[in-house]
Amino acid sequence: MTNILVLHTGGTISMTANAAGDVAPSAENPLMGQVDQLGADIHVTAEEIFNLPSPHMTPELMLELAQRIRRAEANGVDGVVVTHGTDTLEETAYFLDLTLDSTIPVVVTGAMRSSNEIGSDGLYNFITAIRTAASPESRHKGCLVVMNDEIHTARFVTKTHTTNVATFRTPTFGPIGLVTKDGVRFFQELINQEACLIDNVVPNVFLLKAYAGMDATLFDALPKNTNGLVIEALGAGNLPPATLPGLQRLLDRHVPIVLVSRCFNGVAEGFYDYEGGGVELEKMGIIFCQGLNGQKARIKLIVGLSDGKQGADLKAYVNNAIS
Ligand SMILES: NC(=O)C[C@H](N)C(=O)O
Repeated sequence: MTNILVLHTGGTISMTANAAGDVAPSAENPLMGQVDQLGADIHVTAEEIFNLPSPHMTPELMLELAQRIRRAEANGVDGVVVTHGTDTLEETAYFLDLTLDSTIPVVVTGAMRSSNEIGSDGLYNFITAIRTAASPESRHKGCLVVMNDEIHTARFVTKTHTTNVATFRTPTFGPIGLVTKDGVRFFQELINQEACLIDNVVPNVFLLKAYAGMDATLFDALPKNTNGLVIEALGAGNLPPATLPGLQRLLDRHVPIVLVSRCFNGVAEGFYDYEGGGVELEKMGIIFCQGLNGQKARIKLIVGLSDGKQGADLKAYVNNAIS
């Protein structure tokens, strides 16, 4: 018997639409008890840890979820499925990926259509996520995201479409597996990373996106208690020259600044040697983070800071998406 713990956190997967088509949280989660299509060898226990639209999710709640999963693993469950709203699903999944040292499968899923809409994908994704969590093949793979028959790493998956059920994609690298009619199949190996078993989350870590003509206004407006900043920079990792004085003022205050690209594909690297180019930004002490998008780099910076990392340690931790 394989014991799977389901932790419902809310999102469209647990919502219903009214006659006007407006979607809102339901009093009772429509997925509770919906496990008839699984074989007798999978036993599911479900718990509603939160019932929130995912824009209401916070790093503090992500930590609560991680701690619940740690307790469940210590108590002997064989796998965990988290149902979650899709808007911030990638952030929670990546937070779990960074803060759990689980050997059991931890699978996050959600839905783009609510439970009573035509073509609802909630029950289907839920069942495939349970099948993935129950598969021995899914062990030692960190946190996985299962949507629309695809298995993605929490590390690189992102929501790419506002409404389409095929919204979750992994730019640059692709999904690592598929859920087929016959089973759960992996086609790529995952590189393991360090787990930070944090018990607090550092607040006031911000994310800003660069644009043509950007100056120092937003950087100077950051509050005194800023603990970290992630910038989605231009192209390979460059910023407009007028941002530089504001960035330098933050660095002088010892605020760690992490840079990713606002491009959907590729990695940020400092090789343009002009004013505001990546070469200068790296020399200033800005940390380049390769392969993560802005929202995930922010989660990584929060976890690194919450783990007490500073200076060269923090740089090494954030620099490489696979470390
Ligand atoms: N599809 C969804 O789950 C979107 C919803 N707004 C949420 O993230 O809670």
